[in-house]
Amino acid sequence: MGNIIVFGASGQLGQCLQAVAPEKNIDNIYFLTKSEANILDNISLQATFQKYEPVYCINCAAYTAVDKAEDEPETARQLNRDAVENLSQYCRAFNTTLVHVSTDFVFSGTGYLPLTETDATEPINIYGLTKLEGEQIIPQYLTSYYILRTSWLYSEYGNNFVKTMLRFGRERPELKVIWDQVGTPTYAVDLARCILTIIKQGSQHYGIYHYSNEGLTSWYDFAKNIFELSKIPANVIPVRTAEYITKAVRPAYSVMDKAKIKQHLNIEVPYWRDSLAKCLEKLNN
Ligand SMILES: NC(=O)C1=CN([C@@H]2O[C@H](COP(=O)(O)OP(=O)(O)OC[C@H]3O[C@@H](n4cnc5c(N)ncnc54)[C@H](OP(=O)(O)O)[C@@H]3O)[C@@H](O)[C@H]2O)C=CC1
Ligand SMILES: Cc1cn([C@H]2C[C@H](O)[C@@H](COP(=O)(O)OP(=O)(O)O[C@H]3O[C@@H](C)C(=O)[C@@H](O)[C@H]3O)O2)c(=O)[nH]c1=O
Repeated sequence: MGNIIVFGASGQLGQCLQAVAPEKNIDNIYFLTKSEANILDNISLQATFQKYEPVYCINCAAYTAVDKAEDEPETARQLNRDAVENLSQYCRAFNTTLVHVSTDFVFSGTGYLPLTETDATEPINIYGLTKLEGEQIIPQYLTSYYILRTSWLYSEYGNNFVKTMLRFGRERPELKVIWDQVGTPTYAVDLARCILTIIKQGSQHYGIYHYSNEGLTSWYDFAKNIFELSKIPANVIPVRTAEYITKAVRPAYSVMDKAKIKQHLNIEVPYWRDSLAKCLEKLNN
């Protein structure tokens, strides 16, 4: 297989890919941090594509600060939409398949049934809107692309809800966590394995796919499980969304249906609590 390049390599998913690449026996994969390859900078992108002539490009770079995006929509848009357009142009010029990562936040969250890839999108915050714009630009340049929508990513790397809860649970006498937002956590290591499996099998079933862990939960139940599995006696109080004020609105229901990725790409999906236990074992050791 030819070269694979990864943008945003120092982020959470980028580090997970780096951790799982050896187990998939992939060695021609190149991990590029922002200082090595800036996806906002055409000169940097051109030099990168010329150097590696990649067969696959995995984009882990994104603007992911959901609340902050409300205050700086143009900065979020530059990374989540404009840079994705740049990348798509280079992928087309170099005949590279793009693997791009998107989010459950492209949906409004007003439904109550698992969301499929063809369900109508309707973002309710700036982050979700700019990620949707990024999704929509890709097919204008490419036919060979995978857009993987995922949700509630966590891992032993970077910043995420699991690490925040472990910190709060040790520092605070009690913590309030929203129970009326439902979704599915995703262990970013599982997503990294999924991405490399898709690439290794060389399938050409391109398009949009949903990938999260299996099952569903609320943020409150997620927090309770984090503490139970970690044996931390935290006092977690369930609160409604209206009682926990955040700058950005978040979807109330964003459970995604994984039937398509299981059927078309033969991806196995671990249950969320099993994966959480694996991650916590690493974090708590
Ligand atoms: N985190 C989550 O809960 C979820 C994430 N997603 C999506 O998954 C993907 C990966 O997310 P995650 O790993 O958590 O994100 P992170 O925020 O951990 O990582 C994003 C990375 O992008 C890098 N980056 C920023 N600007 C540039 C640039 N101009 N050029 C190159 N790299 C840049 C950052 O580098 P630096 O740190 O140096 O600025 C950082 O390493 C994203 O597309 C995200 O939208 C989807 C659902 C849930
Ligand atoms: C820290 C904390 C959060 N919450 C709530 C707020 C929010 O509704 C939910 C998660 O909060 P966080 O800020 O950790 O996570 P958030 O940034 O909302 O997570 C999202 O990130 C983007 C990038 C995505 O793409 C989404 O899939 C999703 O993972 O939990 C509490 O109720 N209590 C708390 O103490």
